[in-house]
Amino acid sequence: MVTARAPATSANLGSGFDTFGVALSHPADTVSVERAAETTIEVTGAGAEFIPTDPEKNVVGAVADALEAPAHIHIDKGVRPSSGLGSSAASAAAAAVALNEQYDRGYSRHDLVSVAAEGEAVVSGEAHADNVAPALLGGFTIVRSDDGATSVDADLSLVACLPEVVVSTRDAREVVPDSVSMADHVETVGNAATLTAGMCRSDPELVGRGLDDPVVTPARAKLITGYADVREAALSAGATGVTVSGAGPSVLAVCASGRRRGVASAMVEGFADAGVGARAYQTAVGDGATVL
Ligand SMILES: Nc1ncnc2c1ncn2[C@@H]1O[C@H](COP(=O)(O)OP(=O)(O)O)[C@@H](O)[C@H]1O
Ligand SMILES: N[C@@H](CCOP(=O)(O)O)C(=O)O
Repeated sequence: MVTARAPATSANLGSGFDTFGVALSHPADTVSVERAAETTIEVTGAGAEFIPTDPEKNVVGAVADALEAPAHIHIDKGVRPSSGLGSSAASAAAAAVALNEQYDRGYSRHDLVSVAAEGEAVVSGEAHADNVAPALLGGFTIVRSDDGATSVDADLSLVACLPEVVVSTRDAREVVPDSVSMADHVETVGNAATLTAGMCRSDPELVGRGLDDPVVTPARAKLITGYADVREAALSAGATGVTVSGAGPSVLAVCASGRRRGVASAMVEGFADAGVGARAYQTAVGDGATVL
């Protein structure tokens, strides 16, 4: 049996829609695999009751197919599904790493990005890699459709606040505008470049500024009850920037080290004021998937 861990991830980071992602130090999924004649799946942990065990419908089934590696697969969920924290990607990345090891396939972590993205296609209808890339490679990642992923290590404190509401990635993609104005394009490029420079320097001020996004985030924020108040509360408590994590409903804040506790409390209180229960992860940019 081989067991692997893969972290939660936060995609988009505001200005990098479908392009940027970051691995979180926690929470994470743990996946154990054992060779078998055909693939079977068992799921335990956070939100397990909402996750299909049919290999045709679970992301790890597609990963086992892509690697031609049938197995009994046990997924222990640390990342709640439909959280905006790359729940399906965490399972796909951990399964890819565990099956690669179990079947001695010899693929690198970079090779496994497209394999794990096949799993994502089961959920969202397209093989997007902006969650599986950081889940496999760790750090801050940039994906482009035609040339894989680039990763940069960064040392940065984060708070991911998960409210007790569900926003499916599929639904949140429907509110994304079809086109952008030139003014919004110019602003977005400036923000994305600022964020990238901030990640290379592990600078929370630059990264916080680069999270701003005039296009996708305002449309998606409307799906998250309390978003505006939670954002204001996090900024008042010392966050350097706030945005929707992935497709939501989680909200991501960047802060200087030492400010996480206050920012986390402010965000949970902000959701409470809007009548929504929430929990906050005091986390950081973390490592990619590992065999345990
Ligand atoms: N192994 C898995 N882990 C989590 N969700 C899964 C898995 N396999 C299939 N799914 C389905 O994927 C959907 C959640 O994926 P997604 O919306 O991408 O979540 P997140 O926003 O956390 O990334 C749910 O409908 C869930 O049933
Ligand atoms: N780029 C995708 C990312 C979805 O992330 P998730 O964690 O919500 O699945 C999008 O924004 O649709």
